[in-house]
Amino acid sequence: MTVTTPSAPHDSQPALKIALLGAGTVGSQVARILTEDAEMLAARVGARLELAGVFVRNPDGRRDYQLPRELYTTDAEALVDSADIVLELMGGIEPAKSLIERAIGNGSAVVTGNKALLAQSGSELFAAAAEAGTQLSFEASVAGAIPILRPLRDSLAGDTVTRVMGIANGTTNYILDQMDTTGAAFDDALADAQELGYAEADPTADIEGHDAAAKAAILANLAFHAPFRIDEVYCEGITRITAADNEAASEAGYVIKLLAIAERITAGDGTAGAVLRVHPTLLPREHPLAAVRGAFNAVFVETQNAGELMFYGPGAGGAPTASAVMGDTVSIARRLVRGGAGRTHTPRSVVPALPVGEARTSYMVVIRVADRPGVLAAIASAVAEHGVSIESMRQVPLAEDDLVVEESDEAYTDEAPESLLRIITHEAKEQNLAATVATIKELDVVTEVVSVLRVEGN
Ligand SMILES: NC(=O)C1=CN([C@@H]2O[C@H](COP(=O)(O)OP(=O)(O)OC[C@H]3O[C@@H](n4cnc5c(N)ncnc54)[C@H](O)[C@@H]3O)[C@@H](O)[C@H]2O)C=CC1
Ligand SMILES: N[C@@H](CC=O)C(=O)O
Ligand code: NA
Repeated sequence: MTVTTPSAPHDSQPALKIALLGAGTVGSQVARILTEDAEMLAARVGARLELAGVFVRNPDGRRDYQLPRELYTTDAEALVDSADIVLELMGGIEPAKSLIERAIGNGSAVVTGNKALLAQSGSELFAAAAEAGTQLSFEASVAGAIPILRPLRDSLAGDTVTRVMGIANGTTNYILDQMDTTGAAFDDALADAQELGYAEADPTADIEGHDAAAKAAILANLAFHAPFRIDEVYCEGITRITAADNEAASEAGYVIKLLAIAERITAGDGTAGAVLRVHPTLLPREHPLAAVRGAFNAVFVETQNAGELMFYGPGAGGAPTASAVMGDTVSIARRLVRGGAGRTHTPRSVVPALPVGEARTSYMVVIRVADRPGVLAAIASAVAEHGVSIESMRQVPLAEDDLVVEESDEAYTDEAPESLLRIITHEAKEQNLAATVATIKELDVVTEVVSVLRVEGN
């Protein structure tokens, strides 16, 4: 590290050189803060944070926050080599990974918001940073502005975290909230989320749950002090959620949220480990997570001694995420100025990732059935066969729109009436529920299993 003495005569403080890789939604806001809050930052750090350059594809492009033209460069390697602290805000795996490795190899500190990269190659990068005696900080990578990784790593270091459950993706929470409260169409709500800067460059990562899965792996990594990768996270996105699901949830007193859950469990064979899962989940309307609106995030943490903690705040967007990036940057810069060893996350435990079939939760199963005597008994026995027990079962008539229309265009007649059966189960093992659904599908009184949604917080 070089704390350089400034060449400009009016600058009396030493300076740390900052390389910014990427000037999109988040990078532009980081550039703004570094420029507009330069004095405040210098006072807090004890050195100026000098923007050495910004790596972009097109130096002449327009950006949310415009810097002098000479600061933009297409030579990422030279920029990285010139910096004390590298802020990687491009996203994606390459060239982000190689540039981070290069920075670490140079002994520079790195701040990133790149959860996709960390959930794939975090162990490798943390090990490289530890080896080089430098820091790799990533608070922005999970739940945007919310300080959640530092509390897990530091504040709760003397406790045992048993479960982390949260809304960790702003885009999907925004979409689900819009669908639930305004009846917005999925595509319109997604377009708004993109416009507002919440979505990933390819929003498939958001709506298919991959972004939340990456965050679940990172959260588990810090909570359980053990390495987890994205491919160990069971993942279902929100693309199959329909207006009918929202209606059924609402009628039953629930709201649908995409949750990321990491929990310690003991499997049927006695193996202690963790299950990591991301899926749309029904939450009772009065549950605190049900009240998390728009692109806000919230993370519940359950520990042996502290009990239950909840972290809440803006989970996406340029300025909120830039706040987390700047928090990491100032913290690193202070250390560079004042000395002392930098700490990089080094997971030391071994906590095996267990299959999702071992997870236990409740379920809401909506089934379309023939409306005739014996149906309820047939369903109840199929459920009991797999050791699942029913908390409530409600039969609702099919809405007009749902009536089957024959080719002759005549509405479904009274001779073969159907209804919807909405079952809420008690907590059951995921694999038993899957077997139950398979059996139910085979019953001749069942026309269709319309939806199966997990329920938390009952
Ligand atoms: N937008 C948000 O709310 C949040 C984003 N993040 C993460 O922060 C990072 C940046 O996100 P955004 O600013 O939203 O993305 P963005 O897509 O708005 O900005 C990324 C910028 O990097 C540039 N870039 C990407 N690859 C490049 C390459 N090979 N060469 C040159 N330039 C390249 C793009 O042209 C773009 O200007 C991502 O890792 C994202 O997952 C994390 C938390 C919240
Ligand atoms: N696309 C992400 C951005 C923040 O991590 C989200 O929607 O949460
Ligand atoms: Na955060």
